[in-house]
Amino acid sequence: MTDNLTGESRRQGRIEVVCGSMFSGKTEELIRRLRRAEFAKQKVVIFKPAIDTRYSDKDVVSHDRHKTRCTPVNSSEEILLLAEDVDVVGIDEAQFFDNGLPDVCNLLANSGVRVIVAGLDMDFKGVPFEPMPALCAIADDVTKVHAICVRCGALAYASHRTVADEKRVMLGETAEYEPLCRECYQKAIHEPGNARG
Ligand SMILES: Nc1ncnc2c1ncn2[C@@H]1O[C@H](COP(=O)(O)OP(=O)(O)O)[C@@H](O)[C@H]1O
Ligand SMILES: Cc1cn([C@H]2C[C@H](O)[C@@H](COP(=O)(O)O)O2)c(=O)[nH]c1=O
Ligand SMILES: [Zn+2]
Repeated sequence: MTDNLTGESRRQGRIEVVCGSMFSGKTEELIRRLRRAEFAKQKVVIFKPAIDTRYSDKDVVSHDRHKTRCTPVNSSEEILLLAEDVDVVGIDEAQFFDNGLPDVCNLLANSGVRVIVAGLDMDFKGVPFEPMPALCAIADDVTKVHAICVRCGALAYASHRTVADEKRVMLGETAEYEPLCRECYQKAIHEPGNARG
């Protein structure tokens, strides 16, 4: 993984986006970058949308249970109010935020804060998951991470929903979603019995 070449200690306003499918390591990468900032004695705060209660109410938790304390918020505006006098802001599950999040990230970065945002680039239908496309567009740096396709071992690019539910927002993990490569995803959504086949 490429690291910030200016080092962690210089205060530098910027937006970094970590995106990809489910199980691709977005949360692990977010936690890794935030820990490094903490080693550099920077003041770090981490937010996630309050609706993300999958593993914990108060922690950001990766699929293999690495975790770090965070502040759950109900809107992007709350981040602005709570992120005073900090050097680094981390935001997980950004796809669940409102469309005000890109403006909030820009305001923070323009005032000298390093903002690191992790989120799903696409929903289970393969449609860009707002506000991630706008965040990618305004970011200084975008890292796309990949899970392993559980059917063939190639790099996964999509999160296939394995249960019949058409709601865009549906919390879940391996019982409800599987990371698939493009070829396996196309096969999966055209399988007889698949909700979108
Ligand atoms: N198919 C898979 N490909 C890669 N990692 C997987 C897979 N299934 C489970 N994992 C686990 O998920 C971890 C990544 O979890 P996490 O950082 O929470 O991902 P994300 O936030 O992108 O969903 C990996 O380190 C690995 O332990
Ligand atoms: C594809 C997709 C996912 N979700 C949910 C499922 C999980 O709770 C999160 C993603 O978490 P991860 O850290 O990236 O594994 O999002 C959803 O609500 N809708 C979808 O289309
Ligand atoms: Zn595959």
